[in-house]
Amino acid sequence: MAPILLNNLGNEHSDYIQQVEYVNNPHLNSMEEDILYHFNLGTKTHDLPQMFGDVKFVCVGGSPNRMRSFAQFTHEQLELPGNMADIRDICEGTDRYSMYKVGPVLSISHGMGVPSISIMLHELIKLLYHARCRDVIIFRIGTSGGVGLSAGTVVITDKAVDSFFRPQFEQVILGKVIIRSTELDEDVAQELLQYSSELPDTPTVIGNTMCTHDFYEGQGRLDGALCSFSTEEKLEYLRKASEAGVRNIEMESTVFAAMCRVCNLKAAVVCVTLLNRFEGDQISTPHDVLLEYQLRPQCLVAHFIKKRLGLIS
Ligand SMILES: O=P(O)(O)O[C@H]1O[C@H](CO)[C@@H](O)[C@H]1O
Ligand SMILES: O=c1cc[nH]c(=O)[nH]1
Repeated sequence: MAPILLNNLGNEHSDYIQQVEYVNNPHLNSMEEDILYHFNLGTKTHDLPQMFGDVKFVCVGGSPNRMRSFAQFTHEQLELPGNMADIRDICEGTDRYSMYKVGPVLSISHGMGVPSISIMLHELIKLLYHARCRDVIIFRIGTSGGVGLSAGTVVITDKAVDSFFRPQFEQVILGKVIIRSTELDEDVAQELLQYSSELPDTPTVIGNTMCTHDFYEGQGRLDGALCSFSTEEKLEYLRKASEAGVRNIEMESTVFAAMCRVCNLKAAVVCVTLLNRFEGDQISTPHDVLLEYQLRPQCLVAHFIKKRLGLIS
């Protein structure tokens, strides 16, 4: 007997529920409409399959300006027709996130920290589901503090780990702690590493990325408004992190990895280091140099996309 497929979201091709399993929520099937509130999009107000059905790559990063320039850069790299100036922020009706679509690539900002990226990912993953996207790969292209690495090094995340160096993400649901694995797609990570050797000025390593809930005390910085530990205690913590394979520190990777994994999305995290945390806490590198560093993960991911699309050999 053919499987019974429920679909009350007004989509004529009901078979997509069977084929795409990006969402993991039985309640969605009984909703008449799904409003993606923070994107200012919805299943009744927008034709999501028409707008997003061809998306194959999603790139996310903290800052709206970075994600706009990544969209611009991708537009050039893929030699797409039209003028980037005409490409509008799809989320312009809200100032929570920015979203740009260039060909099969979606570029979205996620703000800072776990709660901000987590809200964005819920709505993004539902968007991909409603749009019936298939075979999507998602990348976080970000910045980080290096652990024993000099500034400008690109770190491809092997495992995203928490502040205790555990490869897991804890989500509190209905007053209970639910633990989710933070493993990322190994093949995508290895492919990225291989392509990095084809790019100039892109020193790249694979290693663990520690995700914290704060930039200052949470990352062992001595320069916040609060600090209750000594320089020696800070360095001891960084040494322990290094021994656990941590090569960089940022603030979104564990929830990104965990949610993508549960929702069957192939995911990678590619962050450049802005400083070596063994040498200091303040980010004192000149602005133009920081901008060049931020381009490195973007170039690597754009190179990956071009390879996957067969635009370069
Ligand atoms: O540069 P992005 O990707 O925004 O991310 C990093 O920078 C922010 C802190 O400055 C945190 O969100 C951290 O994860
Ligand atoms: O040290 C750093 C630099 C960028 N982002 C972080 O989260 N930490």
